[in-house]
Amino acid sequence: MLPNINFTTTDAYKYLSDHYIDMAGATMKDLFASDNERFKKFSIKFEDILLDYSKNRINDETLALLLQLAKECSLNEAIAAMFNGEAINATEGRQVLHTALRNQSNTPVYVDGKDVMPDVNSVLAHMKEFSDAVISGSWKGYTGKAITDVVNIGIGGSDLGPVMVTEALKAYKNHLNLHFVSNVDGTHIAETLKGLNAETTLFLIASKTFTTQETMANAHSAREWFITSGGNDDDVAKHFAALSTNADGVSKFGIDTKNMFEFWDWVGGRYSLWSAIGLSISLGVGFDNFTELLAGAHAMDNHFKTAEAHENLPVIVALLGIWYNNFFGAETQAILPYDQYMHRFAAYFQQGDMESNGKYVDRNGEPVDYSTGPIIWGEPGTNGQHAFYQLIHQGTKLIPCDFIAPAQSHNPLGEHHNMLLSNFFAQTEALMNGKTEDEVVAELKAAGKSEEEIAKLAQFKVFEGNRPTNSILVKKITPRSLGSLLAMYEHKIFVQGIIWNIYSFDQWGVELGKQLAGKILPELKNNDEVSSHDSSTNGLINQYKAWR
Ligand SMILES: O=P(O)(O)OC[C@H]1O[C@@](O)(CO)[C@@H](O)[C@@H]1O
Repeated sequence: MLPNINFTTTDAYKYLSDHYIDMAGATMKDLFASDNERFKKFSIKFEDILLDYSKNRINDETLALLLQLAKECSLNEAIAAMFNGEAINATEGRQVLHTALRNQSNTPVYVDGKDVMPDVNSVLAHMKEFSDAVISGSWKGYTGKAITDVVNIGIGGSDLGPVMVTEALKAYKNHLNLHFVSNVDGTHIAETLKGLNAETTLFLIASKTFTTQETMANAHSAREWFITSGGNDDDVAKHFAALSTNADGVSKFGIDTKNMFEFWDWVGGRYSLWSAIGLSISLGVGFDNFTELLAGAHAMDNHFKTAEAHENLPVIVALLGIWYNNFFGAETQAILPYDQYMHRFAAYFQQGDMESNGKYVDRNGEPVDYSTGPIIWGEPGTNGQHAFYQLIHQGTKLIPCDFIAPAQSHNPLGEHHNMLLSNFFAQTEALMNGKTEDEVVAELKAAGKSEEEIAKLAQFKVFEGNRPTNSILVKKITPRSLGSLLAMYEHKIFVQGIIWNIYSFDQWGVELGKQLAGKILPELKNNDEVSSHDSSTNGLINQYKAWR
């Protein structure tokens, strides 16, 4: 079982609380000035990924205490429990084994006494066979034509991962046109189907449970479109595949279970891109590149399992997040990829992180009295610089930022990449050093400003600095390096959940909204006035009925 320790009762926590008072007054500028080895000391290289965490409000003592915190929270035992297939998703009585999906070492992984690797490999073989057939054109539609368009219908973990990875790996894309439909808003599927040809379109119905309202609604609409566009029931098998754990649900929908790519309850939805849910990735970039993605994650898994905590990327990134979240009161974490292909990277971890650690009850079922999961947000650089960096630089909130950039671009065009990377380097430097009043005044004088103008303007142009960032420099965003990066963040989430003593792998918080929507939907099917809710909900529903 998982350890059950309230981290605020540990010695490390007490020492960190005292240490915070020291560090709150320290500046990174001074810390750098007093230690020429700072970059070397506070950076870690893993394959073609460099994590530079030296621009953080830490010193040797901080790091030692954070590592002590992890130790006192029995992190290593928790890591072993996950990889050994213990049912650490306790409220659902399930194991957490997305790592088995990429376990290319093929060491046995036991669930209820059975090694699951043969099943994992069998699904991967099916994914390869299917991907090769569709990509090569040997898979034909009902009029004998090859598939040109693939529509993945899913939401949450059955959408965000495939979207993010296929976008991040667009440089590896083949001729297939990928489309993703997730929202139950009719616009999403209507806009997607415009211009598609039923003869050459393949639908992937991606749903772990095969009961999700949005996905089922979109799947039925897709099927209706297929039939009204010329297909018939006998042709569905050539144009619909299912990615699910629910064979009954798939069969009831009318998809041949021969076209079903299964995965299992020990794979959480937000951790499922490595499973059959990744079929759209395999179709879009080819199975070999999908295999490389798995390989990168597997390498990070082995690193996470074996590296000493002080050299362990997920552990370090997790502990730094705890430092700001629980000692500096930071409520959010920004993820800022300086790579346009990675424009959905932060969005992916909004579910990954916030659905895992957005919990207020600890593993004893008691409300916590400390902050847990951060709000994850972010946009690619340099666009964010023209949107929200004002607040990051000069706002009243402390926002720890992860800056990510590739040293090599897939599109080396003139000076573009040097310009992009100059901003990547400059932003973390600016956030750390800031700009003093003396520097501002000197600049304004050099610009010929009068004493009066300087007096009026200077304060607005001062930058406090001392704003923490991690810099993650990747040699190139490849399937392998992306896989490692994703796994690093997955394990960061795991580590933080262990320290916060919460269950990171259930998601009861998504149920109430669905329940209430299920009650309201029947009320919307007529024009009768409703009065069964509070006055706001009644008022809104009745106005909707009046206007629609
Ligand atoms: O894959 P499925 O079962 O359709 O679930 C989709 C998404 O819905 C949830 O909100 C759970 O209900 C996410 O956790 C999940 O990824």
